[in-house]
Amino acid sequence: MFDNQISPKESEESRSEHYSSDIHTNGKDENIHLQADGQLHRHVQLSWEDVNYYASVDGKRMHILKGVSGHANPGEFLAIMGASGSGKTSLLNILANRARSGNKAEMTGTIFANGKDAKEFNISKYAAYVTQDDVLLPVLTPRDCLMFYAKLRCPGTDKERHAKVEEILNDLNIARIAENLIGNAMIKGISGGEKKRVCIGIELMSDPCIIMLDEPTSGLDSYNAGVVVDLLLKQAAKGRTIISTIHQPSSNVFKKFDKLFLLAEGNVVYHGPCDKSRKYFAELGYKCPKQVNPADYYMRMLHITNRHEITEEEQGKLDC
Ligand SMILES: Nc1ncnc2c1ncn2[C@@H]1O[C@H](COP(=O)(O)OP(=O)(O)OP(=O)(O)O)[C@@H](O)[C@H]1O
Repeated sequence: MFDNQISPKESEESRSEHYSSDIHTNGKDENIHLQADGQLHRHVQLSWEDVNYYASVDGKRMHILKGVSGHANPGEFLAIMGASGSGKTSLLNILANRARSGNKAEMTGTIFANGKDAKEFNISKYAAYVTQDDVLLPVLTPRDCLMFYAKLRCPGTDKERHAKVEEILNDLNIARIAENLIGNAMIKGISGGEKKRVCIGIELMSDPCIIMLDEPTSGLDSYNAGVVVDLLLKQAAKGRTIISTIHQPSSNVFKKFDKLFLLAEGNVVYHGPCDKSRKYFAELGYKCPKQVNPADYYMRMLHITNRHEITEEEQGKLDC
């Protein structure tokens, strides 16, 4: 087991520290409230308290998320990282209200949006969820596809919907390929990164306050992963809250994230500014060398420390 997990108390303290400093430094405190009619303000802070998630596998009850707490602020990109099976997607699904308690799975804990218990309203009215698998019709063009969703999701006239589609195509830098076929394994079409941008565009159609994404960069090369993350940061700059699970980001992509939520076997081991994570782990004795990608280093560190005390030989492997 990882010895240096943040204890619930420490975690609580560091969260409240970050919470107040985030609000202070962003100058967004005026946005953290409900409107007079009880609806959420456009800027939504999502927080989660003591979330546990259990599932039955082959008749055995697995404790997948072990009392995790955290928050994601408007205007910021929160990256949820951790080894495969650490509970990233489970947490994202719970935040998006997509994980239901039932015979085989059970969730406890509370999700708040601007301090209001999310059980009291429909979070999906405010949040968009971009799944890992692209679900696009291969025979459509990006423009047709977005127009199709505009008709489903956007109120107003056709002229207004067309304008919205063009705005999103430009925002996501896909206007130049808007008339190409999306394609699939059989039909030559746009690239994987462009498909991912179309999927994000579909979700932007409903003008969400929060965008949640499950591994939006998986299958993309590091350049295209960076392009997708830059576009999401542009959405954060508009006041949206971006929460994304990320697998193996390059060091260039890693340094773009505002906040990091690092999971190990369902426990939170770091929650705070991405650029302070190196210092945090160095103080615990895990000094990531300058030339090493911190994301790779943290994954190796979690794998090794989860098994046993670190040996000298393993320390050498960790540093390269
Ligand atoms: N409803 C469920 N029923 C059974 N097992 C589940 C359920 N939900 C999650 N799990 C298990 O919980 C663990 C965590 O799953 P989760 O998908 O959250 O991990 P992850 O960190 O997103 O992994 P990956 O990076 O591989 O996608 C896995 O072992 C998974 O098989």
